Parts: sequence; C-alpha cells; structure tokens
Amino acid sequence: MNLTQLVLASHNAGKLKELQAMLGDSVQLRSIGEFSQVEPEETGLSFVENAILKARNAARISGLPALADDSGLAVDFLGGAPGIYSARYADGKGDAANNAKLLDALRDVPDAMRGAQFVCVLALVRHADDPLPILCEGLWHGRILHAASGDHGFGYDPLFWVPERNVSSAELSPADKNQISHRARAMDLLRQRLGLK
Ligand SMILES: O=c1nc[nH]c2c1ncn2[C@H]1C[C@H](O)[C@@H](COP(=O)(O)OP(=O)(O)OP(=O)(O)O)O1
Ligand SMILES: [Mg+2]
Repeated sequence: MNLTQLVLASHNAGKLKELQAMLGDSVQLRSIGEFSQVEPEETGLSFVENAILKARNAARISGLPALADDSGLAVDFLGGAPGIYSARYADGKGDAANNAKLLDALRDVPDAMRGAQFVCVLALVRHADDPLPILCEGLWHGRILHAASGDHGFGYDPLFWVPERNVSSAELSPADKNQISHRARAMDLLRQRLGLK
C-alpha cells in the first residue's frame, strides 16, 4: 500500500493538525475539504461505524486511500453521553454551546462523579469499497471540570481534566496532548499496524 498520501476524512482543523503532527513528514494528510465541502451524515450507532462511513465517503470523493477519525466524549454520569453525538450535543451550535450544555448537565455533580473518557476510533480504507478497513481505538480517562480552562486544542478540551498532568487538556501544549491523548493512542496503534514505527 502506497501511503505517502492519505486523505483525511474530516472537516475538523484541530484533528488534521494533531494527526499530521503525529504522523510526521513521511505521510502527507490532505484534507477532504480540498475535494468537497459536503459533510456526510454520521448515521452509525458506534464510533466504528461512523469512522468507516466517513473514510469510505472520502475515498470515494478523492480517489485516495482515506483515514477517518470518529471521536467524542463519554461522560460516566450521563451514561456515556454525548458519545457519538458529541459534535451535535447542542444541536450543531458548535463547541462553545456544547461545552455550556455539558456544564449545565453536570451542575452540582461532585468531582467523584464527574469521570469521563475521550474516545477515538481511526479507520483507514485503501479504497471506497475496501472489505477490510484497518481500525484502531484509543481512550483517555479524565474528569469534567466545573468551568472551562485553557486555550489550546479544540472541542471539549477546556473542560477535560487530565489527572496525570493536573491540568485541563486545553492547558497542555499541543506536543504534550499529542503524546497522551485518545487520538495519540489510536494513532500509535495505527502506525504499528502500518509498519511506520
Ligand atoms: O481531542 C479532543 N479534544 C476535545 N474535543 C474532542 C477531541 N476529540 C474529539 N472531540 C470532540 C469534538 C467533537 O464534539 C466530537 C468529535 O465529533 P466527530 O464527528 O468525530 O468530529 P467532527 O464532527 O468535529 O469532525 P469530522 O466528523 O468531520 O471528522 O468530539
Ligand atoms: Mg463529525
């Protein structure tokens, strides 16, 4: 498989930046935005299904092998919500609205009950109809803060407390986040699987 060029099946600039940094120079990630502005509907019931659906769609549109990242935040107190619906938690109003809704849902919930996991599933398809997508997952355990803190990253990072560093995920430098995040763990497995390390 020639993997010098992959299309990233994502319209999220934060993901592109993180994944490209993790992959290094040997693989060039091209954004699906170069080919189409239309985002596929994420109709799957799992991260795996949505990652495969996005990867196939991008491979079909671009004619290139495609990598997709389906990720989200699973909050214990909310029974794993917003989960696969994380990006749409506040009905598509964006990160700030999602974060405000999450803080509201956890209002007055004590620290011990604020556990959460970031989840990332990476799916790589060699072509649109690939019968054997490569799937790798990563989890990152933490806790939901009572208020936003930090300016790095994207999405729920300002609300995600990282116990091993005693800071929010948005207070980590990009390089630090890329060492320990759910996405880093999934990418580590993918690089092993592809023989890139
Ligand atoms: O490291 C992260 N730090 C903070 N928040 C994160 C992270 N990783 C995922 N998230 C949140 C963002 C979004 O609310 C949802 C992903 O949703 P997800 O559908 O996979 O991505 P998306 O719609 O932003 O872009 P796309 O589908 O085009 O790849 O989880
Ligand atoms: Mg999405």
